[in-house]
Amino acid sequence: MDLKAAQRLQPSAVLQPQRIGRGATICRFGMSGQSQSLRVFVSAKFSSTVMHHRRRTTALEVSSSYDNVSASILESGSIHAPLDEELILKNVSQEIHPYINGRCIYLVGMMGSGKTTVGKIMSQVLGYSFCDSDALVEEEVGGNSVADIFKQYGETFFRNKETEVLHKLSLMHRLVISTGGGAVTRPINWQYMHKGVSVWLDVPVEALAQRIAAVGTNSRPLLDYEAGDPYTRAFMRLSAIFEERGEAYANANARVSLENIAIKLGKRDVSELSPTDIAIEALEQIEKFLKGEGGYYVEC
Ligand SMILES: Nc1ncnc2c1ncn2[C@@H]1O[C@H](COP(=O)(O)OP(=O)(O)O)[C@@H](O)[C@H]1O
Ligand SMILES: O=C(O)C1=C[C@@H](OP(=O)(O)O)[C@@H](O)[C@H](O)C1
Repeated sequence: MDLKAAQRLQPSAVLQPQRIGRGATICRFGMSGQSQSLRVFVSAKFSSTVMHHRRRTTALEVSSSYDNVSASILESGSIHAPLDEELILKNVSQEIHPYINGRCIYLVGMMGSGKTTVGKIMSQVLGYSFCDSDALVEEEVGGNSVADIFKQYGETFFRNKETEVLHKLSLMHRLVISTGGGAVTRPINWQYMHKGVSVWLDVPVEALAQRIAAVGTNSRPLLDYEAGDPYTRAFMRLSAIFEERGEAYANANARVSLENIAIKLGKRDVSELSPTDIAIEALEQIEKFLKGEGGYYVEC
């Protein structure tokens, strides 16, 4: 939104505020027949907010409660970039600290769903360490890559090692763990993962195939043996795998649907979402779960 458009905003132009977490609210603004989606970060004292839209911020005044947000621009002359997504991320992470209490976070999801990319952001903001279960399996097997382990020892050997690693991790605290895409297929692994909080990154198969086609299939043995162009190959194989595993991913305590985030943020499709957008949603879904609003938690 440009400066002129911002100046035209009136409090009455704020439509349907949709709370997306304690610290952030999405407001849809109607202007000249257009609907604009803004993320509004409300400060603790409710006295000022940061309005975020397309990597720009401006100060807003919130004149009413969360349930009836009405905003007016305080500093219409000074829209300053860049957007403080970091602020939103920090705020949301602070919210969950008293509830998560050092428990590990297990990210589950298909190959390429962003467990590593998003997990690193989450660990940083939570003050947790990041850990990749594939990398731990590789270490256990003397530094061989996952692709080599599959080739030399077979998938069952890899799965046994993966279970051992998850067992060890279940005894630890303050970790964000990127699990291998197939970790969800063994019930015993869920026993370990339920010691912490599990989050499913639910990404449409088309987006997964695009990401994987871009980086190649060499490091992902389950995708690396069919003919055809890289996108089609990845798409066909990922569709078949997702068909088998969809229900297993749904065992996670919280689900992060990229399609839902895109709708919420008014993006055209999931490819417009940044890893930070996804990390924010993941933390909000964890908070929701921990507060007992969704899923279940088994105290261990
Ligand atoms: N939100 C995103 N938008 C675009 N590309 C992404 C996003 N998240 C991850 N990627 C890319 O997709 C690929 C797979 O991501 P990664 O985090 O390694 O997934 P996983 O650990 O689930 O296999 C990487 O090349 C990464 O840069
Ligand atoms: O989906 C799977 O079965 C696998 C996913 C991979 O991890 P990423 O999801 O990190 O790529 C790795 O564990 C192995 O290649 C098997």
